[in-house]
Amino acid sequence: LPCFLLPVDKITDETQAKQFLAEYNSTAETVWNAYTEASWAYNTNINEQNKQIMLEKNLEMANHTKTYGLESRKYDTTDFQDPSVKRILKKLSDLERAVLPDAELKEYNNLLASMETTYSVAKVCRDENTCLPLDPDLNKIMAESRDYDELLFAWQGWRNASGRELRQSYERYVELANLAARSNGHIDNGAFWRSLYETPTFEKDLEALWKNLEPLYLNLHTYVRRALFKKYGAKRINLKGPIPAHLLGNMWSQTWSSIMDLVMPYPDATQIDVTQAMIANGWNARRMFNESERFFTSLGLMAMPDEFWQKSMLEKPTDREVVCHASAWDFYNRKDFRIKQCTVVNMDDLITVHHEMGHVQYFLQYKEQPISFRDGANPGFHEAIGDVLALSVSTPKHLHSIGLLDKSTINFLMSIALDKIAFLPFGYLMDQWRWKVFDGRIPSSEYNKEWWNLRLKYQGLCPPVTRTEEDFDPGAKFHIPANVPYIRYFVSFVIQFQFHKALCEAAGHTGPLHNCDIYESKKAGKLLGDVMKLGYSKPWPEAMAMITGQPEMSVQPLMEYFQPLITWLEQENKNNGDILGWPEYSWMPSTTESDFLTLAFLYCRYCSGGGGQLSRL
Ligand SMILES: CC(=O)N[C@@H](CC(=O)O)C(=O)NC[C@H](CC1(C(=O)N[C@@H](Cc2ccc(O)cc2)C(=O)O)CCCC1)C(=O)O
Ligand SMILES: [Zn+2]
Repeated sequence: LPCFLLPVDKITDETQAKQFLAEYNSTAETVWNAYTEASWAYNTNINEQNKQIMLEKNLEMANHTKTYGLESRKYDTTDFQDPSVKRILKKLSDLERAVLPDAELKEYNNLLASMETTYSVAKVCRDENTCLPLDPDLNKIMAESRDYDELLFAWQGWRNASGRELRQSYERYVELANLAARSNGHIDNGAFWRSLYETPTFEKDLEALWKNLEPLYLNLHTYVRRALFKKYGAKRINLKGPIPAHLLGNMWSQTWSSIMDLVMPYPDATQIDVTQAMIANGWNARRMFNESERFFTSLGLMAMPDEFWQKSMLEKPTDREVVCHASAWDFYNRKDFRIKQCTVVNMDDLITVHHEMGHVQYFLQYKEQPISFRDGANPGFHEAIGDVLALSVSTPKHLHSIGLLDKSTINFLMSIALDKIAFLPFGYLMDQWRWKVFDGRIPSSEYNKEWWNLRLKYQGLCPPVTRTEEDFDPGAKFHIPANVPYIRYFVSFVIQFQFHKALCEAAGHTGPLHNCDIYESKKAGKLLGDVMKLGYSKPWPEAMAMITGQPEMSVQPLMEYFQPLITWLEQENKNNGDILGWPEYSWMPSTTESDFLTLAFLYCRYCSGGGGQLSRL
């Protein structure tokens, strides 16, 4: 470069840079801890005062980020030796929301807090004195009710109470999120979110993974549609069409294990439901967390510090509003780690306990890293840890060993597939919708139309009642108003099987992958622990290669795990003469009033034709 083009005011002294980063690290621990405490106080006791304190601490944190972020941009790291110094300075130079002018930052933080509050306190009223929150009431209806109209009441009521109320705020949030991203040099906020994976071919890689997984999902979709056809009949289920979205046992149709009773391949196989066994054995929330901790320590991983047991919120309080959506918290002082979960004693929540404990284990393993590296190798890694252990916990063998259930192999694989396979299209479409919103391909006038186009394309679902742009159905899913990216879960659901297979090999497991339980394997534990210790200090393909021996995401271990079920599903769908997919894609279930019209029409046809069957009719 001609010298006049060289950045004149750049600092090239690496020692000075290291001192700067040491100061950043210690001040960040204090400032982030203060914010996290305030955010915890608000999430575990929603009120105006706690909200204001949280917003104030967020501004202080933003000022800290901006001050040190702008300073970090003064360094020219070209000739630096230490790769970590370069990596941290690069990460600091993205100010994220702190780049916004004061007024916009205040507006942005207020928008986020009010959207999360609206979502967390939303209720659906049966009558003026019975109003049901999502957690646990509406979730319980969606999981347990088999009454078409009651499910519709909860499904539509929740979308009216949450999504509809959030549409306007969301539009403004999109503008501000994009403004911040563009001020940091990204094309839009979706590009910023994807940049965390440091993979130029990320979107193409994801599409390739989905193409490999789609046939497996189609087989499961076809089989479940047939089972729902048996239960709800031809008026409500079209064997060549999409499935109405409120019949899958979950408010967002994202995991289907709650309708296992409707789809179980061999109902007579000797098995008792895990939930019943937990209740019969007197399990409570504390026991669930203790069992999970025991699994981690059996691998030679770390136990929960005392502070975890003293400060966590493991059950829903009865005297105040809280954000019930489960979460794991790092307080950035290397001592204080907590989980907030409105735990219910059932199998779903036992899996969630392991998921959240996986986050805390990661926090513990990388707590000695510089604060900038206290993150997953990529966000998908953070999501995968807990689920990897849950794959072992869910095996009949392990559940036996803790005094719980037993199931035949196909039944067992079906119960896992109803969560893991059913989830894949949902995990993939969530950020496809948001990336298109952020890059402008989906204008606000088409938010809901495009949401349902993606729900049809990937999940083969249709809304049970007509949707309009008065609705804002994406806003009825926590992560949208809560500004939490989602592709991390799609990544996690693929890589957790890669990790599972690698840990099973390290544990010396032989036989089918789905029978593997890594319990008490110190070798498996060490493999996982060494990767967690890295935190975000190395690009994730290096971490992937440390565990699996190769740097890529791959669906092969997932396919291997489910192979017996894939074979069974293909045969079952063929026996039923069912087609894969939903060619009658514009079909929707008839609603009650149109039922009435159909009956009236039939009635008239008989009466005009004098068909004589009138009396019988
Ligand atoms: C301070 C903070 O926010 N911390 C982060 C963690 C971190 O980033 O350090 C955190 O705790 N995030 C909360 C979030 C909660 C859950 C979630 O939202 N899950 C997805 C998708 C899914 C579904 C099934 C499944 O088996 C696994 C995942 C959903 O429910 O749609 C709800 C129960 C499970 C996980 C989480 O733990 O990921
Ligand atoms: Zn998680």
